[in-house]
Amino acid sequence: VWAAKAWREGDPGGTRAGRRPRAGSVPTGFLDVDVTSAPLALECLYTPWAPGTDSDGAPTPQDCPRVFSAGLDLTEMCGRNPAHYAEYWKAVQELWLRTYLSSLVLVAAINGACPAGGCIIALACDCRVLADNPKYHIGLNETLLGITAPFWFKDAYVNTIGHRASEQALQLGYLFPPSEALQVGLVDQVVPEDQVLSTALSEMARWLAVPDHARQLTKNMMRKATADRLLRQRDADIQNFVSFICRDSIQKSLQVYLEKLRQRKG
Ligand SMILES: CC/C=C\CC/C=C/CC(=O)SCCNC(=O)CCNC(=O)[C@H](O)C(C)(C)COP(=O)(O)OP(=O)(O)OC[C@H]1O[C@@H](n2cnc3c(N)ncnc32)[C@H](O)[C@@H]1OP(=O)(O)O
Repeated sequence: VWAAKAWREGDPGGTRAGRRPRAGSVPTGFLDVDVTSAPLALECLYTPWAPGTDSDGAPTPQDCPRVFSAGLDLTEMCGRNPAHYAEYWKAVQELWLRTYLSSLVLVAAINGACPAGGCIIALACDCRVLADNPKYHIGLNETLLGITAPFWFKDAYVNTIGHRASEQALQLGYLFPPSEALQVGLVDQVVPEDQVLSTALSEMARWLAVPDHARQLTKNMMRKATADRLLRQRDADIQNFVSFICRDSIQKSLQVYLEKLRQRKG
């Protein structure tokens, strides 16, 4: 994810929020933010972690990982206490709201798997470019973990791919391979892996060519109602998350899922 202002201005003072992403952090990609250290200054972030960068701080293609984001960190949702869950969820809300409502142009260069929380951050961007690799699935797979996507994940999905496609994909926890993601409108472009960054930059240039104030007002007009829906019910949404995630049956489901992931690795 590329925060445009700093990139466009070549701002060397832009904050590099700096740890290398791991599979369960949120989000990964080029905007790596520790959600537990909210408040976030999204407008000050750009290309934060790429170990190999060109002179503008732009990541070089060979640095692309196989995972754009593995979604929310499941270890933050397992075996902790209610206060921890509440703080974590508030930070997740904050991250999404700031990304979704950012006045910057945000282009997601999706160079790896992009499930659940990863997808939601990509959906908060203005445009998505996905690498054409059959392993790079994208979507909201929460039901496969035995959990449900919160209403604002669902809203973002519906806004992007429509009601029927969302209804089906959400219930099935379906992860779209690139060609299907393009067909349903979940991503805007699918390109060969080595062209993801250059395509994302071209897209960025296209969006930046529009007068800022007009683009920003229009973006706000399109997104405000969806964001307001969460803003009006933030506390209730946190309480709902905490009581849901604290259930023994949900904790059990998440632990089983995590264990499967670990075994698959072995
Ligand atoms: C009312 C609302 C209630 C609840 C809403 C809660 C919303 C949650 C939204 C979410 O985002 S849930 C998370 C969904 N994410 C996933 O299902 C992704 C799971 N991971 C994978 O499918 C794969 O790891 C991958 C395709 C992303 C990458 O595959 P690969 O490169 O082969 O890596 P590994 O599978 O070997 O994983 C390495 C390592 O990372 C651990 N891990 C993977 N994903 C997560 C995660 N989301 N959280 C925490 N940890 C994760 C995995 O277990 C491995 O751990 P080791 O300790 O064995 O290294």
